[in-house]
Amino acid sequence: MNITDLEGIIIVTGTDTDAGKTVTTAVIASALKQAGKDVLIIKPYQTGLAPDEPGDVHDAGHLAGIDANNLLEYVRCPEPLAPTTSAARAGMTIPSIEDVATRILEDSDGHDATLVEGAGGVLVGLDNDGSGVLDLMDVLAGRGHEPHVIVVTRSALGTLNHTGLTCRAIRDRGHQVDAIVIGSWPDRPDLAERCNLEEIEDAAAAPLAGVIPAGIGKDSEAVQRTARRFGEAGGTSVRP
Ligand SMILES: Nc1ncnc2c1ncn2[C@@H]1O[C@H](COP(=O)(O)OP(=O)(O)OP(=O)(O)O)[C@@H](O)[C@H]1O
Ligand SMILES: C[C@H](N)[C@H](N)CCCCCC(=O)O
Ligand SMILES: [Mg+2]
Repeated sequence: MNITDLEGIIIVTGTDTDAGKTVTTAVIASALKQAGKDVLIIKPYQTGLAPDEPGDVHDAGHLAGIDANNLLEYVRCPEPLAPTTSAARAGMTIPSIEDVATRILEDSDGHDATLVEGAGGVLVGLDNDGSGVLDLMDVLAGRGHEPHVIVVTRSALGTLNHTGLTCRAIRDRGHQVDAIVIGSWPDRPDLAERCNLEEIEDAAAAPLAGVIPAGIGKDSEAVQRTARRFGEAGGTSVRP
């Protein structure tokens, strides 16, 4: 799968929080932008930040060089927890998955590609009812906009199981995993990581679009260089 062919709504989910969804979102956004596409990035539910702090969508947008008008965050809950939990503890009413799907469809209109970053992994509760990103995929698909899905995985021992479980959960709900991305590939991979690189596509039953070098999460030039490699890969996997 060629990253630069992605169009429409692209959900960036992961095997866990901190897997590297934000940096992966930045790399894909930059690759699409370099291919001449107009990109919107949405983080519907952001937790753990004060109102004036930059969120994941701002970090990704800054790294990818996306205009601030093309970065949207719908709701922010204060404590760094799952959105459902964080909202409940703050006594906040937050938009339902159905409402978020409506906004995504409205906001994405006119853009070539809209990247939507989840929070944590696929079963994490996003709205007040505990519906999550799988429910969001269902609602979007039910309204005729089957999303593309990218799963961000870790490199370390344990990732084969987490990656397999996550991809199965997505497919069990009738959605396709377009590709997986290893969100942070270390300079000096250990034995398990070197083996995982060879086995992770089988575990996922989905293609590995590539690996993102560790440490580029604060370096926009490095993100844009990595994005160029993803664009030039033309559907082959970007290897270390
Ligand atoms: N390739 C990378 N280079 C540099 N830092 C990275 C990389 N991947 C992940 N990180 C770091 O790991 C942490 C988590 O990354 P990130 O915010 O992308 O995770 P996430 O999957 O988006 O998690 P969340 O569920 O909170 O959105 C951050 O501190 C980020 O700086
Ligand atoms: C606060 C954090 N950075 C994420 N945005 C939310 C992660 C929720 C994970 C919940 C869980 O799986 O236990
Ligand atoms: Mg993030």
